[in-house]
Formats: sequence, structure tokens, C-alpha cells
Amino acid sequence: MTSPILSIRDLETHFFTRGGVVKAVNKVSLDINEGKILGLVGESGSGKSITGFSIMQLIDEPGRIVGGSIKLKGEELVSLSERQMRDVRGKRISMIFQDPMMTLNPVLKIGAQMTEAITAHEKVSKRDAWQRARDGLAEVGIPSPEERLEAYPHQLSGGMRQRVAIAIAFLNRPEFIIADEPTTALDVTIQGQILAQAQKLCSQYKTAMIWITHDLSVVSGLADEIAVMYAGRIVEQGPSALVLNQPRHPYTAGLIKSVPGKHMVGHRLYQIPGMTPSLLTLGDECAFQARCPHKKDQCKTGPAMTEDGARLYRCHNPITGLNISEELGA
Ligand SMILES: Nc1ncnc2c1ncn2[C@@H]1O[C@H](COP(=O)(O)OP(=O)(O)OP(=O)(O)O)[C@@H](O)[C@H]1O
Repeated sequence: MTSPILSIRDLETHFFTRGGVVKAVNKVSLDINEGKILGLVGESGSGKSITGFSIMQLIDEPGRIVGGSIKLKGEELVSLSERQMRDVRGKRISMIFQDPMMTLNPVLKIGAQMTEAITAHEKVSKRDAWQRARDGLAEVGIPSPEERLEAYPHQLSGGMRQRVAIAIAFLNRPEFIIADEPTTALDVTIQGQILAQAQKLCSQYKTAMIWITHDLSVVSGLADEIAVMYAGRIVEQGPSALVLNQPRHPYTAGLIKSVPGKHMVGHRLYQIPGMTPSLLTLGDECAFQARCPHKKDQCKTGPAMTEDGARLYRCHNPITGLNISEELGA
């Protein structure tokens, strides 16, 4: 059995606010193997980004990682000092954001930023760094990469800027990349091209990746595994085809039903009824029960993770194979 590149166990990240403790990440466990992409999916506020920032050890006050473990190839990251973590970021783990300007400096030419990203971690000649930067741009489908190295970020389109940010993320051949909704702001055609390129690079360089999104359709063709997050907890995870075609958790089924499809033309889009709960008042109960068509009395006590073949789910009254088409409205 291959050991995972990144292994997260019982990760807890809390925000200590005036109103109380917000459990943004509540005992999350995930494993991601070499060259594999895990899609981390859920509605806004479910804790996806905070999970990503926790891996990078970039949680600011009033937030703090209060429990659990994050191991990169067996090495514990949670106990590393800030100085040690600076060597890890950009070299062994990198992050791609929704807004590429979180990565790019508006007043520096692309070439200068890319060579800086290499030389910050490695002793390499300027000429070699420049060539690697040029090759990196070509790999993400940027035409005339030599010329683009001389451009400032504002001279590129949004899609091109995001490609540059992705090229920078792969530049030092990290073992692991966190992509936080990098295609959400782009049109569907560009989005498709970028997803295909990211997938190709992960497999070529055996990079493990978490792709964070609220949109299941983004990860359906991209991710090897899907983890569904709700109110700070993973409620279902497993191989993509299994989770998407035979969801066990009613929340996963709701997300699948919410994806617009061809058959939806002229019809109203499905929305999961109700709102996500406040993370301030959440106890041990199932956080989805107020919105759940499968709710039972039992749901007042939190369901533990159930192992079901290659997949895990957290529900007392899961969807079974028998009622699946009815559940998904197929
Ligand atoms: N600085 C903060 N102070 C207090 N609570 C915070 C802070 N940052 C995040 N949170 C809490 O953490 C929860 C999870 O936020 P997170 O950004 O991870 O959600 P998300 O699933 O990535 O959603 P989105 O797609 O909207 O970013 C939020 O609902 C919020 O309650």
C-alpha cells in the first residue's frame, strides 16, 4: 500500500471570537496520495478554506489550530516553527488562490517574480531560473512565454494571470498543492482548460492536490476522491464516481441535485432548503438535521463516521442503493 503524501488526523481549528468559539474545522481527517487530486466540496462557510490555510499554517488571530495532526510525508507540520514552515511553503507545499493577485506582485514583472520564487528556495543561476520560469509558463499553456516573462500582471487577462499563479505553484515541484477555488471567477471554457492543465501537471509530477470548490461539477471530472464538508466536518468521502453516483449522505445528494444539468433548461434550479447552521452554537448533533429529509430522533446525537467499502459517511439514516434515483430526482 502506498503511504499518503499528506495525512490529516482529527484537525481542529477554532476561532476565539467575542461571541464564543467558532469550530471552523472540527476533527477533520484526510489522506491524499502521490499524484492524486482530492476535491474538497461544500457550501460557503463549511470550513474548506480554513482547512487549506491550516495545512499551510496560515491561521491568524483570533484563530488557532487546537488539535490534531498534519503530516507531510510523515513529518508533522503542526509543531514546526514559523521559520521552519517558511521553508515548507512554496517549496514543498504551495497554494493557488481564487484571486491570482494574492500570489502576484502588481509592480514586478512576471519573470522577476518567478525567478524569485525559485531562488528563494534553491541556489541556481539567474539564467537557469529564467529558463525554468519560461518552461513553467509554457507548461500551463501560455503562448510566447519569453514575452510574458517581461510583462506586468495587469498586462495579462484574468485567465492568463491564473495560469501564471498555477505555474508558480508548480515551479519548485512541490509534493502537495492546495487550490482554493482557482477557477471560480473564470468563464467556463477557460475553467475547463485550466482544470485539464492542472490535472496533467499533477499526474506528470506526481503532485498530490486538494482542490477546494463549492461546485461539484468542477471536481466531477478532475478529482480522484471527493470529501464533502458541512459545518466544519467531513460528512462523506470516497472515490469520486462512488460519491457522485451513489451518495450515502443526504447533504451530498442535495449538492448533486443542485448542479445545473442539460435537463434543467427551462426549470428552476434545485436548492437545498434552509441555511447552514451557526458554528457558534453547534454541539455534537448532526449539523444537517434541520435541513434533512431523512431526519430521525437519533440525529440529535452526532453520527460517527461509518466505513462502507471504499467510502466513509457520517449519517444515521443514509441513502441506500434502492432509493438513489428518487433521491437525485433522476
Ligand atoms: N477570522 C475569523 N473569525 C471568526 N470566524 C471565522 C474567521 N474566519 C473564518 N471563520 C469561520 O470559519 C468558517 C469557515 O470558513 P471558510 O472560509 O473555511 O469557509 P469555506 O467553506 O471556505 O467557504 P467560502 O467558500 O465562502 O470561503 C466560517 O463560516 C466562519 O464562521
